[in-house]
Amino acid sequence: MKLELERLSKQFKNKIAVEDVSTVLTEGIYGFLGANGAGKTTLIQMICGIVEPTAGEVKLDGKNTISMGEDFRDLLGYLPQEFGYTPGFTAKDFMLYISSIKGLEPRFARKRTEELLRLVNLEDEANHKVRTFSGGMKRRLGIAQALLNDPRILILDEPTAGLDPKERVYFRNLISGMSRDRIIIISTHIVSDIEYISDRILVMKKGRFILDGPAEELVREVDGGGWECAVPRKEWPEFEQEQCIVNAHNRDHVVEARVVSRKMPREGARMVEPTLEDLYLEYFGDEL
Ligand SMILES: Nc1ncnc2c1ncn2[C@@H]1O[C@H](COP(=O)(O)OP(=O)(O)OP(=O)(O)O)[C@@H](O)[C@H]1O
Repeated sequence: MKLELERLSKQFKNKIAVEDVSTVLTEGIYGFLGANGAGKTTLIQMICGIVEPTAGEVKLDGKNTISMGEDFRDLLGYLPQEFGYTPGFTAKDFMLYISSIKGLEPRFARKRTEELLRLVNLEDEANHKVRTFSGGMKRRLGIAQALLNDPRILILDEPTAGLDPKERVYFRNLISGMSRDRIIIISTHIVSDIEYISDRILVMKKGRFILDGPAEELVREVDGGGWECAVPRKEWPEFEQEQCIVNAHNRDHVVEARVVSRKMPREGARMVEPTLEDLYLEYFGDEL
């Protein structure tokens, strides 16, 4: 399976949300990483056929996905960033409702609903109303509905929004354990959501992919390196202004900081292995 994004652009009035984006995706897990407003949602909506590109096209195995119509939608599972749950429905009713929209046969839909609610750890809440669910539970239900038709292409827009740390780990294991015959796209601004499970990370900034590769390769792009140093508290305000700080930990008289810098940020700083988080901050630190 080959999903090709060919010179995709989207312009909203004066705003170019996505600009001339091209890439080829085959079976595997892809992390679309970027700050808020980078264009991830618009790009995903073009891939799903919800937003019409201003220019360019999406092709699956050489066929334009818009002309494929239903045949493409049957292969697609999508979790939007904002999901319109019907709060009066139970989790099970909701899954059956989405199944009917997707045209699944009722007996198959009931079986699949049971399996998926178990998979996302909501089997005990199957008959509880969605309005009683926490943000994390709703997100898990959203992931379950995206899987109803056993999609070959699964697209999850900010799937971990509202999940607590334990649920995030559960989500990562869930995705990485999925069969390898799908294309899975995860959009996020949280590096740890995709760092270890993605085969490729595509970093998006101002509507374009600015970096593309496996996490270990991207880390080599960190300009300079990661550093750790202890900064006396009274020097901290100035230091913080001048440096790209990844982490800061207040101790008694010093602040222990992790910094990304081309040169040694201060006397006594120790060079450490750069991480993907360092790279992200180097590229997006000015937008936080
Ligand atoms: N319907 C629209 N009309 C006008 N501008 C839009 C529209 N949708 C998105 N934009 C703009 O396009 C840019 C990209 O937005 P998009 O939602 O795709 O980014 P994102 O990376 O998904 O960010 P977020 O995670 O905050 O949704 C933003 O500047 C946004 O304001």
